[in-house]
Amino acid sequence: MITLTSVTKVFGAATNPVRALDGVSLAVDAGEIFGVIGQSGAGKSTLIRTVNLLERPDSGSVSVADRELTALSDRDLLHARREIGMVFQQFNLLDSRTVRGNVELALEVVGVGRRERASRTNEILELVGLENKANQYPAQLSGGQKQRVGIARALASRPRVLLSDEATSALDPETTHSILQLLKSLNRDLGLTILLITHEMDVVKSICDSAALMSGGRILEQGRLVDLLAQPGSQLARGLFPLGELPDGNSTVIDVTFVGLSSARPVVARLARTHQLDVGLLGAAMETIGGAQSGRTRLELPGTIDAHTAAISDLRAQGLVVEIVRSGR
Ligand SMILES: Nc1ncnc2c1ncn2[C@@H]1O[C@H](COP(=O)(O)OP(=O)(O)OP(=O)(O)O)[C@@H](O)[C@H]1O
Repeated sequence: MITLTSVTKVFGAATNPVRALDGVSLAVDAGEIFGVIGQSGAGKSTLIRTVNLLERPDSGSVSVADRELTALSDRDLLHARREIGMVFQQFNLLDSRTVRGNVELALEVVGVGRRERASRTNEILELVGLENKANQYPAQLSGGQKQRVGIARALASRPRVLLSDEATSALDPETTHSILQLLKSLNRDLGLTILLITHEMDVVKSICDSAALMSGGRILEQGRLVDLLAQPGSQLARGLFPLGELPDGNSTVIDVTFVGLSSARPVVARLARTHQLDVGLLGAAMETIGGAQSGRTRLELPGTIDAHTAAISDLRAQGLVVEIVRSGR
């Protein structure tokens, strides 16, 4: 649904250029929620703004819903942008307009008639749970309600894609949760494809199907969360399941990741029994990630890694992902 190919964007003077996007390629499937995560300055905002060409790339191409936006004339681009809604961290509402007025504005600018505007706005306000707030002004709303107006406005032109630029960063944890759940239900009920940027792993964990990790204008990793969890060495997978620091010592330490049904199996007990091992449990986490029940366990095994090749092969044969965090001495 969204494809970025080798997109580059450089800011600043030629003497001191900032490569905000450095050959970024990204593929977001129709109907999924895709999260781009990275630290401040990684290039996330620039990336999301190139998807609707608020920011025009210096090179590379951007396609949304099978149309290459980078090849369109300005007039055709205006039309194509109706397929793409966007929500912002600071809501960007007009204070002088009511909730209804803010949502209707998005329809006025694309020439939708008065009656159609009113009926569509009623429909959308109900969808975001604001039917009772239609005549209030932004100053009378909480942060979460303001973001619901922002989402309603973004949905007014019935887009197929929603871009979310840190939509929950200005909200408290409880409100964040309710807005994320709203995005999830819009994704499910309307088949809306959502591309969001965030600096919080919890946002990725709670609603995303896929994710990309950005740093220094580049994508370091991307994919479906269930696939990343099964990929040894994945930084995203480590972020989804932080297991803390390694203990001191000379023991062997392994991380065992379970994706899907295998998580229910008594892996540790079986390992201890079959291989007569004194297994130490250093950490464990269990989550539903990307729609699958997943877990990661950090185990400490006595002695060197060479003593455990049979046990590790056995775990891998069961479909578990084993990563050797430290080879004992
Ligand atoms: N209009 C601009 N002019 C000059 N430099 C810019 C501009 N926009 C972004 N940059 C620079 O590009 C780099 C990427 O910025 P960007 O805002 O995309 O990162 P980000 O990951 O969204 O960060 P944050 O989470 O802090 O918003 C940064 O070094 C930033 O200073």
